[in-house]
Formats: sequence, structure tokens, C-alpha cells
Amino acid sequence: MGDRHSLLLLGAGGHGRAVADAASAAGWHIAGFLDDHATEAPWTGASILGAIDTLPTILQAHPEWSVIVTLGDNRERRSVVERFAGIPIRFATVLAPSAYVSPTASVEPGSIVMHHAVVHAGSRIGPHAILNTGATIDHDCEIGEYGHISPGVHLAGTVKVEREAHVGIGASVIPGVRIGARAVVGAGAAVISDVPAGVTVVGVPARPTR
Ligand SMILES: CC(=O)SCCNC(=O)CCNC(=O)[C@H](O)C(C)(C)COP(=O)(O)OP(=O)(O)OC[C@H]1O[C@@H](n2cnc3c(N)ncnc32)[C@H](O)[C@@H]1OP(=O)(O)O
Repeated sequence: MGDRHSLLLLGAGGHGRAVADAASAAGWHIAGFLDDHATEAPWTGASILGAIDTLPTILQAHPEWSVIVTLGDNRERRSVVERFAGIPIRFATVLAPSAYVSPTASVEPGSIVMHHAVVHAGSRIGPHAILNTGATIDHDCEIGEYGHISPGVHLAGTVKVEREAHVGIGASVIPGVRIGARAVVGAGAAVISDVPAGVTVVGVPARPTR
């Protein structure tokens, strides 16, 4: 497969493996991984090409490669993107083939839409976000940059998830709710009112943790 469709993944943990799976299914060639700790790539046929700081050198040799940061932690993902703000990088938008993204929705580069996720009409997904397996983002939602919507989450229409917020596995959010920047929603929560920035909420209905 030609270099045009080659994807370099920054982060070789479990999330890196999952993104490689979705990207490969979508037709990308997995060019390799950069990682500061791993010695073995999590995807058959791919290698660890160096530490994350080697990115500029690697892209000099392979300027056609697209890049995605595959660190599941929102803050770590942002930190890596910001570290390389000065160099031209073609960030990939990876859409699993079983995902549905409405033609009236948008997904910014650096973001991943995993298997069976849905991005419904009019929703806008910012850069470097994760829409994980089977998450449904209903109509007219907004997901800020570096947000993570975990597997099996259901966002009703017109929900806003601000930058770097994390909605935990299986949570549900009713229409019109705003989840503030860097807030965390616990696994299985039912969010029925706005969550302030930086606050962690859990339970049904969701309440701030002590
Ligand atoms: C493919 C993938 O793997 S994607 C990754 C998806 N990851 C997730 O969905 C992770 C979601 N994380 C959680 O739900 C976590 O439990 C968090 C973030 C809400 C809280 O984590 P921590 O800050 O470590 O809190 P901690 O475990 O100390 O719990 C604090 C209190 O909240 C309670 N609590 C924690 N999580 C939940 C939850 N999901 N629902 C209800 N109560 C909860 C605990 O029982 C504890 O209660 P107590 O004070 O009465 O004993």
C-alpha cells in the first residue's frame, strides 16, 4: 500500500492497539508506533520505530505519513499534540467502517470514531477526540478537543462535552446537558444536569464525588 495511506500511531498501549484495529479495518496501512516505553508493537506486522520525541525525524523521512495520537489519557494526548505544535503534521481522522457519521456531522483531524459508534446529524466532534466502541452521539451534539466518550455511552441530542472531558463507559446523558472542560463522568452514570468544569460525577442520577 502506498505511503499516502500510511498511519503512524503515537502510543503503543491498549488504545493504540484498538485504534490500529479500527484504522486497519478502514484501509489504513499501519506504518508503525512511537512509544517511550513499549518495546513490542501491539499490532502484528508493525514495529516500534522510536520514542515519541523522534516524531520530527521520522516525518522528515516519511512526510506523507499521517499521524494519530493514541494515548487514552486526555491530558497526555493534549501534551503530545502541543509538544509538536511547531512542525507540520497531517493528523488523520480515523473512522471505523462500521461507524456511522452523518453527512451533516463533522469530525476534526486527530479523532477516532471506533467500531459501531454513531455521530448523528449536525454533531460536531473537535480534534483529537475519542468516540469509543458503540458510543452514540445523537443529533446536534458538540464534543470538544481531547474529549473521550467511552464505549457504550449514549449522549442524547444537543449535549455539549467540553474539551478534555471524559464520559465513562456506559454512561447516559439527557438532552441539552453541558459537561464542563476536564470533567469526568463515572461509568454507568445518568447525567441529568450540567457538570461543572473539572468535577467528577457518579451514579444515577449523577452527583459529584466527595
Ligand atoms: C476501552 C476502554 O477501556 S475506555 C476506558 C473507559 N474508562 C472508564 O469508563 C473509567 C470510568 N471511571 C470511573 O467510573 C471511576 O470509578 C471514577 C473516575 C468515576 C472515579 O475514580 P476514582 O477517582 O479513582 O474514585 P474512587 O474509585 O476512589 O471512588 C470514589 C467514590 O466514588 C464511588 N464510585 C467510583 N466510581 C463510581 C461509579 N462509576 N459509579 C458509582 N460510584 C462510583 C466509589 O465507590 C467511591 O465511593 P465511596 O467514597 O463511598 O467509597
